[in-house]
Amino acid sequence: MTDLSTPFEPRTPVMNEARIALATPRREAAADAPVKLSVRGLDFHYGDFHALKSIDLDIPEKRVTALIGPSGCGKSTLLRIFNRIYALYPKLTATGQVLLDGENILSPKYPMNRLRSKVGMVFQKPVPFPMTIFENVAYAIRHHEKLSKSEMNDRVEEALRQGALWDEVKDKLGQSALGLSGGQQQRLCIARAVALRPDVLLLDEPTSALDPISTSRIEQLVEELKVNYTIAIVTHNMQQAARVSDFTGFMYLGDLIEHGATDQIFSAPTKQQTEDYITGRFG
Ligand SMILES: Nc1ncnc2c1ncn2[C@@H]1O[C@H](COP(=O)(O)OP(=O)(O)OP(=O)(O)O)[C@@H](O)[C@H]1O
Repeated sequence: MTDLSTPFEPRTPVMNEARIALATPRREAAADAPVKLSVRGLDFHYGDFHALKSIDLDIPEKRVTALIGPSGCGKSTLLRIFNRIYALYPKLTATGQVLLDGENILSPKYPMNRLRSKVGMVFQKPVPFPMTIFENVAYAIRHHEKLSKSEMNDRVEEALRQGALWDEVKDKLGQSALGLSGGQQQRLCIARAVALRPDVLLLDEPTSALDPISTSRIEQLVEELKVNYTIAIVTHNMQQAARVSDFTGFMYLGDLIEHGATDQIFSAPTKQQTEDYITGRFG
């Protein structure tokens, strides 16, 4: 569990001298997807610090939405509100609404168990549990469902396949997950998150600790996963946002400055601050 009581590490965004070229022409039909998560008038405070200011944002179902912006703008804070991690800490307050399928997940009446099974999260650094590969996935499932041994075997296999890891680990499920490479560990964390069959997958800089080959594998995986999941990803890497996302939100100093189709944000942003950021004029 990430400790929200301490400030996050400062990190520097990857800057570009020129406008980001989109790898592929993007995303037919992106605009017609129904809204999965709807953020309305969201404010967030760390004690006295006003970290998110009146955010309105729609996250479409079974699409990838990227959150970009300079260090400290509030990307991770926003992402973490989507699974209410902040509620574990005193003095962190969110007001407004975050509607998941029309229900406000910020309401204390929205059961945490239900939220945990509907919204999975993967962090920047892969954090496998110090147990076997099999148990890493089974552990999460056991907390939510009672399955027979063979049902559990099937579910673990399904999750590892979705994490694009099955072929590499199927003969060593009983070995420690700590023996996997960094990229494999991150795919295990993705498998663990999808094992509960959530609707929404939150990825907080999932590749920033990985080498280029592992990064490309995870990006490919994101493309595969969006068939079944609504994905929100925080990334410092604008090329990555351009490659993997259908929609992009640009944040600055706690404000969501602009949000729209990724093609439009990277080729024809409507706000000067967005233009300055994506062309590397500030960050
Ligand atoms: N636990 C905390 N206590 C107080 N302030 C915090 C805490 N966590 C984050 N902040 C502040 O909230 C603001 C937003 O932080 P956040 O980590 O969401 O930004 P970010 O855009 O994800 O940054 P980065 O790209 O560097 O990860 C920053 O000013 C940060 O210093």
